[in-house]
Amino acid sequence: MAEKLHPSIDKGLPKKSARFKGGTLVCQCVNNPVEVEIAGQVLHNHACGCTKCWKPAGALFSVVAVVPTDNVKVTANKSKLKVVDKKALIQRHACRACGVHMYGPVEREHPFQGLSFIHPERFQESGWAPPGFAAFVSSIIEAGVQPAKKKGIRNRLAKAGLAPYDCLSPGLMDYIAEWTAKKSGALPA
Ligand SMILES: N[C@@H](CCC(=O)N[C@@H](CSCO)C(=O)NCC(=O)O)C(=O)O
Ligand SMILES: [Zn+2]
Ligand SMILES: [Zn+2]
Repeated sequence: MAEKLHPSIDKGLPKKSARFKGGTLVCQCVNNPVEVEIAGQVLHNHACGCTKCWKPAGALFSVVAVVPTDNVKVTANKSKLKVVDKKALIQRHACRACGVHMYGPVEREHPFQGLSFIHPERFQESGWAPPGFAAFVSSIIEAGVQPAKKKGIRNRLAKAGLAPYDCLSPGLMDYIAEWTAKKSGALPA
């Protein structure tokens, strides 16, 4: 049987709605779920094969997007959250009980500083922008996928409309490089 990429990919990408103005992310706990309010539409949504992003059970990829951290507000059961890895760039706040990553701000100096990574599938509402590309595809091998399967998985991603990359998309990689060049002085600020 074919591997599960992610429910939001396997059943066809969800549709963006111009009416979507944000919503509430809810973890998987049946009792006392963590709730996080997000204002506005998500940006740069993508599938991610890295070992650090939260994935639903059985999925090879996460679906993860960014929003300005100023637009993130924990509104219920904040005490259940803990930071998965305090040394990581993305400070992923996970529910201790169910494990879902609810938001991951980038706080240190970095091109993504001020943004938070979130998993839009946890929105109670529909209308969030679907993923637009697949990042860190080779990283699924780090999680135990046979390297020989990667070609087929890359083809399935491409067929689903998600160009597969082994880092972020070219646009985001260019953005990071330009920020770095301006910081070092290689390009004028
Ligand atoms: N091969 C590693 C890659 C991990 C990685 O660098 N992940 C990226 C993308 S996460 C969402 O796009 C990243 O920026 N990580 C920063 C962080 O995790 O703090 C692996 O698979 O573990
Ligand atoms: Zn939970
Ligand atoms: Zn990731």
